[in-house]
Amino acid sequence: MPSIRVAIIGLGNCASSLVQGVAHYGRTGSGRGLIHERIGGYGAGDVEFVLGVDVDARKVGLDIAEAIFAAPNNTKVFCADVPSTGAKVIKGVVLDGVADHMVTAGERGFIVSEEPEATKAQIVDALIATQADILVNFLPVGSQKATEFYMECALEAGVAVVNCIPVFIASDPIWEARFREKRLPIVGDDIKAQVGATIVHRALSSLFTVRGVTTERTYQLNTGGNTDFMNMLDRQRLSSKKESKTEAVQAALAQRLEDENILIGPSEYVPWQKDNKICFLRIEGSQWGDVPVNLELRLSVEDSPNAAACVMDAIRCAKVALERGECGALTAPSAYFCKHPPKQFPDETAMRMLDSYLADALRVAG
Ligand SMILES: O=P(O)(O)OC[C@H]1O[C@@H](O)[C@H](O)[C@@H](O)[C@@H]1O
Repeated sequence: MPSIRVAIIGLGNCASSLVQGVAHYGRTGSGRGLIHERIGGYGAGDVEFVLGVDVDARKVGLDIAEAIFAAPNNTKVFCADVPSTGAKVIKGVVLDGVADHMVTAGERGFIVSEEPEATKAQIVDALIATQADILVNFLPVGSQKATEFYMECALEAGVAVVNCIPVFIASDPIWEARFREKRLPIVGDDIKAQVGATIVHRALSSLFTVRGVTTERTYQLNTGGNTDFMNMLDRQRLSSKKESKTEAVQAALAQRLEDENILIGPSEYVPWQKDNKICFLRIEGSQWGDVPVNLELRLSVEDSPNAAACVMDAIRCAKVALERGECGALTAPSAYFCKHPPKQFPDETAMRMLDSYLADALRVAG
């Protein structure tokens, strides 16, 4: 079975967890923590990283296997000896991918490399030369222009996309049509972590609904100490993230809540938390006799492995889709793995849709 050739845009914590995971599962073959052991015949160890793109001076020029451990990355190291990939990180474009306050923050933020920025032609050439199958977008939240730049590159180079961030591409009809025209698949948008704040909030909202309780008000407040949370201190970068997270929860409610009764979003940067994300969630409802019921939950997770688990499966789905000649936004994988898919489904429905999609892929793989 050939490998799945992946280009990564943004060598931050999520990329680190993903690359470490490929080395870990390739070595142990153990399924613990994998959502699906095999997809279309591909195991987690069958992913190969062929190109890395970043703008930070501490990462540009390094092998991907080294860059993932460079500062300011601070996620948990669960596989320290990642073998060299042979693929060097090249400098990409800054555009709006770097918030001003991340530059002035120094060591903990971005140190932009002084090397010249790549042109679109250079990125396209690199994608073609490395024979990348799939481009994974791990840019910081709020990178609208930078994401659009790399999407243009993927379209021109003929590369499928997994869009992990809340910039709307798979769920934007105009962008989605462009992937369809080029006969390329895309999974997106905005990864819904394995057991993260969004899926837990959706599951509990559905629980209220199926037990006949009316949800009246809810909030989800999140704190963390990674660059994702630091980046989001600039509230202007947050609007699509809030929209993505809020819509994901609204879609799981029996009745949409008025804006004033739902507040969901990243809330505070706590440096010492590093990649540990803590979610405080409250749902207030009315049950039998209009009597109130309140639920409070505190979820503590390592953010990036939580995302990487879903990205690993989304990558393999995109590869299967390429092989099957499918194009445009992949309905079941996007609904299952992402917060802002083109079409929302209840998570159990998305799981059943994905199961039948994967069973089909396996039949084709023989
Ligand atoms: O926990 P949630 O709500 O599923 O969101 C988690 C993910 O959201 C994505 O936008 C972040 O890039 C990931 O780092 C994060 O893991």
